[in-house]
Amino acid sequence: MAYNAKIGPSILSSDLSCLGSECVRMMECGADYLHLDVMDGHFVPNITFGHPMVECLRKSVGQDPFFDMHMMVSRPEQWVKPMAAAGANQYTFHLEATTNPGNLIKDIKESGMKVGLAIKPGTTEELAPWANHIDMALVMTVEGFGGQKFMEDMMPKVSWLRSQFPSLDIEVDGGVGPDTVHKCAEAGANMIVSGSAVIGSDDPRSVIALLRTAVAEAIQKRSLDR
Ligand SMILES: O=C(CO)[C@H](O)[C@H](O)COP(=O)(O)O
Ligand SMILES: [Fe+2]
Repeated sequence: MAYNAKIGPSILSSDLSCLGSECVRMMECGADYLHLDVMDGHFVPNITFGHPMVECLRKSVGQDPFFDMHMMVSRPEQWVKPMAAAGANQYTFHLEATTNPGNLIKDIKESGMKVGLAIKPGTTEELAPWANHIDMALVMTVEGFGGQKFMEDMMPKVSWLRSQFPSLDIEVDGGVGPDTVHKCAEAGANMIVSGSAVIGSDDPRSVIALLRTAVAEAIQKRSLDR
């Protein structure tokens, strides 16, 4: 069991006029990484930001914070090099957005980034053939934008992936917070994205600690059950 509990606030839920200081605040509150949502208004209905913003954020926060780029974009191939140059650490693309995941995985690795592979709620076992070639699988627990209700019916997908790929980093994203994290942790997710529940809280440090404890306890229980 090679994976750890990691908590990544989705900074889309923060005051976007202060993104740099919000990123620093999240890291100071104990975040393990930062989850940056890129939406192009085509693959999903909303528009957020692209690599110029990531480049500015990297300059503002320094080299340390790990940027997990959640690329909710059509044609993810076109942003690999710009995102790597801007300072992204992991490029998480959607399986639904490409016809050639193998080539894209290769390009991301050659650009020096880690590879994340995301699936929308309607996609299931299509991820499996790629699981041994990626660093992380992202199981979406909402459809398309922030602040929505957690889809508990995605948990069998997480459990199945965990049973098949015991060492893989598995991330969940969408509607995850103190009320829903236990279900994700028990299913086998170890990387927790949380936007509104962390950033909207008066005490983000405590929420991050609670999320991490829930996941760490589930990991420990799974290792004892083996
Ligand atoms: O990818 C996303 C939406 O598609 C966001 O990362 C996600 O929604 C996080 O926000 P919240 O925890 O508030 O749901
Ligand atoms: Fe996301």
